Amino acid sequence: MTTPIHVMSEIGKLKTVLLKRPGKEVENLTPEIMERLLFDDIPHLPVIQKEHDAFAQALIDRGVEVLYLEKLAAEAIDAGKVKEKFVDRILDESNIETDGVREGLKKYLLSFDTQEMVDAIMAGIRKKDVSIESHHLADVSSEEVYPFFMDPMPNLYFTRDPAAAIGKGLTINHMAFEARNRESLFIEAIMNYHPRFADQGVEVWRDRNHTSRIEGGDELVLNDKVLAIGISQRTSAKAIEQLAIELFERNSNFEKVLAIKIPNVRAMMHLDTVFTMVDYDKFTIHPGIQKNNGEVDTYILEKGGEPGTVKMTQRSDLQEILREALDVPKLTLIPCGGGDAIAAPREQWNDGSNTLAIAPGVVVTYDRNYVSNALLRSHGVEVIEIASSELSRGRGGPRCMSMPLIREDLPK
Ligand SMILES: NC(=[NH2+])NCCC[C@H](N)C(=O)O
Repeated sequence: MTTPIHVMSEIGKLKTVLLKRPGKEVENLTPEIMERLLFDDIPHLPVIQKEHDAFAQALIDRGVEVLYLEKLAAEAIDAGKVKEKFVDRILDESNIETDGVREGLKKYLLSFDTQEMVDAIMAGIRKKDVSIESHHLADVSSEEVYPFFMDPMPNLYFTRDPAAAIGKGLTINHMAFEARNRESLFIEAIMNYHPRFADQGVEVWRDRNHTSRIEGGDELVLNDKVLAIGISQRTSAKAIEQLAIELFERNSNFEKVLAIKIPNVRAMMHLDTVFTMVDYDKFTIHPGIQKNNGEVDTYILEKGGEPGTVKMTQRSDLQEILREALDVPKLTLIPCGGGDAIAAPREQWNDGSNTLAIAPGVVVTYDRNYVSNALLRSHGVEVIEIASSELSRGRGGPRCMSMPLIREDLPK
């Protein structure tokens, strides 16, 4: 197994994972902008960093290699000698109002060494920090009250979403909201220029140059043949069908995509906020996505008769669909918060269904979701809890905060 990306399941022993340590970007929030930037509160930086370091350490203690997005991005930019090109690319997507401001920002960013520059872009660029040399009214009179020329990217620590490893490749995502869409530029640079990934046989199943949206929180690799992808607030049916066609027609091993429809609401933005795989035959599920008798609208996509088409079957018996797809005798759905009227929505809000499997039957979860954690244990799952007071304020859990790059294959 020598390829830099290898993910044939959700639960195979985790070997290498991509994280982002929360930085200044999570503190560059105010009540006025946090909703637009998809935060519900403002994290306390030293504490969120401590919690995140403990998350990373829990993975390292289990033999996982932890890579950091911010470090790989800087290394990639240096390796490719593309500092200026990268700055141009990110400025193109940062809503810069005038040429004068753009020039000033470019000069400012290029004055840093590469790592500092990457960190500064991620943190957001304050107007007060950049001098604009211009005699044009528009350059000097920009909306004074708004503090940023370039918005902070507080959601970067959710490395799951801007890209998703699938098999020996990945999708580099066009994300749903402007608040996050620039995030996938870092991954794009890493795949193009970092010596660990560039020209190493990594398949880009779908790049970010699309108009239809998809995010990694919706992309689940159930096994080496079947994916589950959420039709959600963040991922459109169109993007799923396009990706399925790419996977079926190019040299991937995937044969089936289960497109699972979940409610279009903030609390359940991605499939992995309501549904994650914890063992060969066990999933967590938030009962809020199930209708009577546990039904969930699901569309099964397979290779179509004509090129560029898919064959589609609609069903709603999710438990049986999963049992068949995974070829197990019995499949268990473990309800978040035990399905209790209060505990279920409360724990789901703080990512109680969002587990990161690091091996079959071994998961990392937030400590605050004690009802769900106890239930997982009663089903024989090993639960590694991490502190979550500040991490959870961004509305994402351990799966959202990690992008597996290499997992061991499951025994056949
Ligand atoms: N895979 C996930 N569930 N990620 C959660 C991302 C949370 C982030 N604040 C957002 O709204 O985008």
